[in-house]
Amino acid sequence: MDRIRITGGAPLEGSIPISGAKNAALPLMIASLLTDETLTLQNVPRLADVQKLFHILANHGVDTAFQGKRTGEDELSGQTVNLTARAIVDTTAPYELVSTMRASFWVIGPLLARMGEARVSLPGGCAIGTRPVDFFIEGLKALGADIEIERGYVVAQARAGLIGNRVRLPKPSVGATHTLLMAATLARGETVIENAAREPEIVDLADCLIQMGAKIEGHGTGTIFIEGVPRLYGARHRVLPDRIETGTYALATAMAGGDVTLEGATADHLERPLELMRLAGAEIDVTNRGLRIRRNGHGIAAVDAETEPYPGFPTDLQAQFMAVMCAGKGTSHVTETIFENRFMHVQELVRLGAKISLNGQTATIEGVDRLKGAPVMATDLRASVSLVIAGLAAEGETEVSRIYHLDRGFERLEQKLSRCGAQIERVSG
Ligand SMILES: CC(=O)N[C@H]1[C@@H](OP(=O)(O)OP(=O)(O)OC[C@H]2O[C@@H](n3ccc(=O)[nH]c3=O)[C@H](O)[C@@H]2O)O[C@H](CO)[C@@H](O)[C@@H]1O
Ligand SMILES: C=C(OP(=O)(O)O)C(=O)O
Repeated sequence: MDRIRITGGAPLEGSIPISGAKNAALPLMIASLLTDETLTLQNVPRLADVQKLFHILANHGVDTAFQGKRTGEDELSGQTVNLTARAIVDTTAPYELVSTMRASFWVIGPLLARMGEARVSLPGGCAIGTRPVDFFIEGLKALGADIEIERGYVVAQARAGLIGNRVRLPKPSVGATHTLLMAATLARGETVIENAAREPEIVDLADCLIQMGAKIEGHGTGTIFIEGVPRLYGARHRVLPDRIETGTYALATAMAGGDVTLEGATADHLERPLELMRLAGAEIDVTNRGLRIRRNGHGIAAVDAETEPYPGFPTDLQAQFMAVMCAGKGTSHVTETIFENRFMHVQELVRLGAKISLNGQTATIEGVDRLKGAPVMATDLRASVSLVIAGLAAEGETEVSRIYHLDRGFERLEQKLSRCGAQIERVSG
């Protein structure tokens, strides 16, 4: 199995192109199920999760055609994909497929809206928490669907079509908001989603749906209004830059030191993380090429962080931030409020010499002068990259195993970091 080997100590100097956002590309691809016309998506990242979703969508009848080159020199820029669901050939999303990627559960919204039925496997838990789907089920029921759980499948029916309604989410769930938003575009009458997620990826999906003919207002706020329409059409949409990838490389630069421009990145969606990085001692400037991050000559200050729904500090940057705090001067606290088990990286960071103690949902980190390289194991996507960040500053060699987690969400990570001077390579066997 492939591993990532890093020899720590080299500062990062240069530029890194930021890819299209995984967590926007996935719901946008799923939105192709809502129309029999072609949805063209640009800037789609080359990631394992994207690849898996192409496969899952093909099972429902979505034809995928790539425009232009798929490999070669162009590999650091995103791909353009035409997705066409002329006919839905299967409304079942089987366990074998849904269990490999949680976001594939979201097909339940468009399938139900367009076909009046869907049979989608329950996704099950994952390394970061139990991740139930009760909000989806209650929300779709409010839109008129009959829902039963049968042998591990959510079996949903709305033969006469979905009917708009007022739905209040108990928490601003990203996945439930994406799913209900897609479902409501084809429902009869008005749907109001209250306590909706406000993440930029929701706004990106809503913008694309509007181009497809949907009537949506309020996206990006806690209340989204959707006036159902009889049908949606083809459209062309560019996936927004990945704010989590941006935050990750910004934190990598803060950790390793140096001067890196994140090309195509935007500061707009990273207000809170950038504020904390500045407090930690990174200099951050918005330039016409993207975001420039520098840390030269002075150490990392210890700073506290608590995860929150957008616009708060994202849980998807928690592990990376903690890795940086391992080298901070003094004590910091990192509190996770979104997922109950998102601290799997702690014991691996400790293997690199970090001093971290856990008390409930809060980690207390005593910064150390030097981390020391060691073999470590990736446990989930963002945990894996936190180990890479720690490895960049650790003395000697760090080897990260189980990097299939990393490949789910970071496009060409070794290339992007090594072109900035990091000593990092992928080794097989
Ligand atoms: C592919 C994608 O975009 N994944 C992101 C998405 O995941 P995802 O959409 O799965 O996360 P949610 O926003 O739904 O989860 C937020 C919280 O709500 C809970 N919940 C959610 C739905 C439900 O029916 N019942 C319930 O209790 C979850 O367990 C969690 O505690 O948002 C998370 C929170 O920003 C990110 O970490 C993930 O990277
Ligand atoms: C948790 C993540 O993804 P998923 O929701 O697909 O598990 C993530 O992107 O960090």
